[in-house]
Parts: sequence; structure tokens; C-alpha cells
Amino acid sequence: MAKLNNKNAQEEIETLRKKLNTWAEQYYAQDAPSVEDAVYDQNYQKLVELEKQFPELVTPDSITQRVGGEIKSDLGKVEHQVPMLSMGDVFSKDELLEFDQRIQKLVGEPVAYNVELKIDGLSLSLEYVDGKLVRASTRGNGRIGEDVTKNVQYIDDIPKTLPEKLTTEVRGECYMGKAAFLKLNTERDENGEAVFANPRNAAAGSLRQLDPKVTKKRNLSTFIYTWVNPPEEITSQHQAIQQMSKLGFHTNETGRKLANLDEVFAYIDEYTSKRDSLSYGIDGIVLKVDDLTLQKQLGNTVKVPRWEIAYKFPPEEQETIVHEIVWTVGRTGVVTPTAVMDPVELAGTTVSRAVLHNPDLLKQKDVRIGDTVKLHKAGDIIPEISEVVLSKRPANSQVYEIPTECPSCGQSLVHLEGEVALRCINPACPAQIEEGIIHFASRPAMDIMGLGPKIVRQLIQHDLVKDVADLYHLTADDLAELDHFGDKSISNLLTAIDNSRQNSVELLLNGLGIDHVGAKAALLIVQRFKNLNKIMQASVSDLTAIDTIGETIAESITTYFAQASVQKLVQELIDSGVNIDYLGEDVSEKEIADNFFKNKTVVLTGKLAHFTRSEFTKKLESLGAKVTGSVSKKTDYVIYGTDAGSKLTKAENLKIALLTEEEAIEKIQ
Ligand SMILES: NC(=O)c1ccc[n+]([C@@H]2O[C@H](COP(=O)([O-])OP(=O)(O)OC[C@H]3O[C@@H](n4cnc5c(N)ncnc54)[C@H](O)[C@@H]3O)[C@@H](O)[C@H]2O)c1
Ligand SMILES: [Zn+2]
Repeated sequence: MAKLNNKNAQEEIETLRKKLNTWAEQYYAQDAPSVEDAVYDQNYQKLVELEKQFPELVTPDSITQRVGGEIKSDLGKVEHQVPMLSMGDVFSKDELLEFDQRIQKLVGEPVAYNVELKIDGLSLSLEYVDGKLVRASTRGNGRIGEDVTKNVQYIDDIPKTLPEKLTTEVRGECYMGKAAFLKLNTERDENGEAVFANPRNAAAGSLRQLDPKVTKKRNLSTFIYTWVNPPEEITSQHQAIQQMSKLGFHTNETGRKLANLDEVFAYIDEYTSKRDSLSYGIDGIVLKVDDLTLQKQLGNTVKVPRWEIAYKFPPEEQETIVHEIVWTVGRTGVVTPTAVMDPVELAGTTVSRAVLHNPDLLKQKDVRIGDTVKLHKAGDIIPEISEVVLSKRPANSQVYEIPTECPSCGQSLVHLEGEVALRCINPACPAQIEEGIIHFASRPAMDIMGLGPKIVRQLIQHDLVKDVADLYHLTADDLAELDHFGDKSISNLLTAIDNSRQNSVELLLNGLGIDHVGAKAALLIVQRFKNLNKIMQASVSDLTAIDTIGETIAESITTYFAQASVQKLVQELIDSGVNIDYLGEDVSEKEIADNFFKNKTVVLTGKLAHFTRSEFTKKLESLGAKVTGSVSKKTDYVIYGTDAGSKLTKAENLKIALLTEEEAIEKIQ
């Protein structure tokens, strides 16, 4: 690394932290990472190196000093009696040797390790009182996790009662098996929902659900590997696992107590080759000092235990040849390239396609027809081209030319400002119409059962529909033209279409497929305006007056409804009897019951432990409080967390009533 001066280092550190924080938030809170783990890990390592070089620049809120992301869900919060930590990781056998040497030096002699598979899921704590399961929680930020007690009732392998009346806590990994993961992603893909990047995010997204019935459908499992407070006779990790298994916990059978690193390396090799045949995903192996007393002596850093380390597998790679690059047109006209390659076996499945996402990425990787490429699986699952093997590039190879015309309708493609994507902006483009109708009928939109992609495709091929309004004119005779479509299916589909006329209008607003407007935004907008005509007349500033609606969404909506073709479409829908009113509960004018915060002006400052700023603000606003950004004489209360700065001082000077976060929470309840 080039020598940096203090100022440059500070800048670089801040840039890295910002990037990592964003990725961690997407990964931990939204269960939807935007970059591969390897990219995250590399940037994280860079930050670690810089902080080592410039220790004075380390701050307690740096991602290297804390666990996971902030908790942002609406699930209840649970404070962990013993913190749930992260784990140090290494990427080579050499680094494992260094770890072992460090341990030997600290302990004064060679130690035995219990070696376990590193399961690709999320940590889960289970608390029992008198042998009864009373509470389950996620790791969260390590100190405070999310309450998932209701959700784990639906995980079959978790014992709800123990054979002994123990009061104790165990921890382990909650995961989704490979088969369940692939099934879930296939379903989501068919419903037009975003697929999960890997089994870990899928497990996290399925466990952290407000509605436990969703968890029930997701087929989660556990491997329990930590006994937080074992009985005295348990003196080693190996023993702890065996005893927990006897108590009915699902433990992993592959763990082994090993006396030296040669045996550990053999274990790594063994499971590197067995990995694909396991029914669950693993991303490495874990070395734990086996002796529990030694574990205690070695203790923890702020973020990780000193007595354990994860060895992460290098990503598996295969070489193959690219034959073709195909372009598909999505609902919003975005055209996406996919490389089609000679089929190869990669981490357990046969792979022949890899999405290249956008033309920039394709250019940057400079993938050409005939190129030999290295293929790996992001998150162990999704095939991706890592790089071109330049030494194997044919002599006559030519730079791949990005198409200028839409593969579906032939109209010129455009690059909209500020976008990496290439788009077809022809509203009559058949591919877009098809995707648009599939979206309109999907579950989060108009929810028309039985109108999946295959049927939509046929309806278009038979010239039965050209836009979503045509759906409402379909007759039994029309549908009889379709392949394998019997009387029963016909009448079911017609009923489903008919029922959708009565949907509350947020489903229609989402179904129209306006850029940036998903189910959540649609609901918020509809709750404010109550009726589609009013939304069509709203200005950008009318729309942004809604709390969470920003300019991007607002502009997208006004631009959309300004189009004559759209106005005509909406009129046709109305003429076909489709409802355009909000039929849900009235939220805005609901009478707010008297409470401590009603009609009070409140300022939040400092770092909150139990809620995020925006969660807390929402909560207070729902109680009728006005939450503002700065302290003035009009402020009734200042609620403060840790590290509160000038706002707190100002409040003290103005003698404004102060509440700690905990005090404020008490007043809410
Ligand atoms: N792609 C992204 O944007 C992104 C963002 C944030 C984090 N990440 C990934 O997450 C990793 C960091 O996450 P982390 O802090 O949760 O650490 P980690 O997942 O690398 O390791 C710690 C976790 O391993 C789990 N585990 C599995 N098997 C275990 C066993 N047998 N014994 C003990 N623990 C076991 C536990 O849940 C524990 O909390 C990074 O290395 C990165 O790869 C990716
Ligand atoms: Zn087109």
C-alpha cells in the first residue's frame, strides 16, 4: 500500500467506512446484499490495514469495532445477557498457522481445537426457563437482537421443551437448506419478487418476519453449537455439543476434536471436496479452542472471541467458453445481457448462463464471444463471470458490440442520464408489455391467481391482450384458444380477473409498474390521496409532502401520468369497472388517544440503542408528537442517547426537559 499521510488516510478511511456501512445495512437489515462477500471482505481488510497504520483514527463506531448492522426491523428488541459476537476470519492456511501460534504463545503450550463447519446462516439464541423455550432472538448488533420467539415455533428441529427442567441459553445457526432455498427462489422469481442472493440472506429474511406464518412456509433448520452457561461437568466444546444433542438439539455431526494443525488442514481438504454434496451451504470451517476454561482466559476483543477463528473457503471457479450474449427486455424497458456458455459443473450444479447486469459491466470485463472465462458462484449460488482468461483469447477476437436496437421491438435503445442501464423506451414494445402484464397480475399488485408468465405470453401471442385494460374484456371463448386450458381453469381465471376489480387502489397503483413505485410507496401515496384521480393531479411537491416519498418517486409519478397514453389506459380501466378508491383503514385521520407525547414538540439526539432514529421518529409521530431537527424554545422534550453533542448542551441551557431513551420508551408504553 502506498504510504499515505494522515489526511489522505482519514479520507480513505471515511470512504471505506461509508461503503462498508451501506453494504452492511443492505446485508444485515435488508437481507439483500448489493455486492459479493469477497468485495466486502477485501474492502474490510483494507480498512483494517489502514486502522492498524493509523490507530489514532480508529473510532468506536467503525465497522471494525462493532458487530453486524443496526437493527431496523419492527420486531421486538431483546438485550443479550452475554453479547453475541462476530468471528475473526482468515483466508489461507498460512493465516491459520499464525492464529495457532498466537494461541500457543498466549496459552504456553499446544492446544486441541474443536473444528466445525461454518454454516451459512444467521446466529440464533434460544433461552429456556425450567426446560421451556421462552425466548428466541437474533444477533442484531451483538448487544441487542430482534425477538423471533413466535417465528421459531415453526422451526421443527428446535425443541420447545427439554427433557430436563433446565434454565439455560444455547446458540447456534439458523439456516435454510439448499433444496428449500432453490425452491423459494424459483417461486419468488415466478411471482416477480426479488430473489435472495444466498441461503444466508434467505434464512435471515425468513426468520425476521413480523408474520410468523411466513416463517412457517420457509422450511428453516438449525444447528446448535454454543452452550452459553453449561453445567459444571461440561468442560469442553466437544462435550458441550454432545450433551446438547442428548437434550434434543439439532447439532452438526461433522465436528471433530483435533490435536494439531495438520489434522485441521486434512479436515479442510476433506470438506472442501464434500462441500457440494452437503444439503446445506457452508462458507468455511471454524476452529475453536476446545477447553472451555482456556476459552474464558483468552476472552474477547470488542468484536470477536480470541479463542476461535473462521477459515473461509476460496470461491470455487471453473473455466468455460462464451458462445453468445443474449439480451432480455424487462418490464421497465431495461435491457439486460446474459452470457451463454458451454455447460460446466460448478459447486454442485450445471451452469450455462451468467447475467452480466448492464453494458458497463460487460465493457469493463470486456467479455467477447469465444472468450474463455472464469466462472464462480456469488454467495455459493448465483453464477457470475469473474474475469476473462486473456491468455486463451482467440487471435481473431473482436470487442463485443453493444446492441443499439431493442431485441424485442427493434426501436433504438437509449442511455437515460445518470443510469448505467440501457433502455427501450417504446411504450408499445411487446417484451415490456408482456413483463408489465405479468407484474400487474402478480401477488403484490392486482393478485390475479392463475395469470402467470406462461398464460400472459400466450394471451399476447394470440393477440388477445395488448395492455392491462384488455384483461378485463377477456371472455371464455377467448381463453378457450389457449393450450391446455380447460373449462375449470377458464372459469377460475375469469373469476380472479373479475375479483381484482374490487381491489383497493394501492394494488392498482403498484400494478401499473411506475418506475420506483413499489407496494410500500403505493400504499403511502394512496393513504394520503385516497383516489387515483387525485394522485394523477398531484404535483411533485404534493407528493413529497408525504414523509418517506422523495423526489425520484414523485417525479416518476408525475411524468408517468402526464402521458396521454397512460391517461387513456386509466380511463379504460375505469370504464371496465376497476376500482380506483382506497378501501383500507383510514390512517391519517385516526383519532390519537391521549398520551404523554401527544401534541408535543420533540428533538432526538445522540446514538440510540433500541431504535433507529427513523423508527423512533415514526413511533413518536404516530403518538401525535412533532419531531423536529433542532432545539428551540418551542421544544418540549429532548430525548438523548449516547454521545449526544451540541443539541443536548443547548437544551440544558434553555432548560428544556430531558429524557433518556429508556425513559422515553417507558412513557410510550
Ligand atoms: N456482501 C455484503 O455486502 C456483505 C455485507 C456485510 C457482511 N458480509 C459478509 O458477512 C461476513 C461478516 O459477517 P459476520 O460478522 O456475521 O461474521 P461471519 O458470518 O463471517 O462469522 C460469524 C458467524 O458465523 C456463524 N457460524 C456459522 N457456523 C458456526 C459455528 N460452527 N460456530 C460458530 N459460529 C458459526 C455465527 O452465526 C457467527 O455469528 C463478512 O465476511 C462478509 O462475507 C457481506
Ligand atoms: Zn423494445
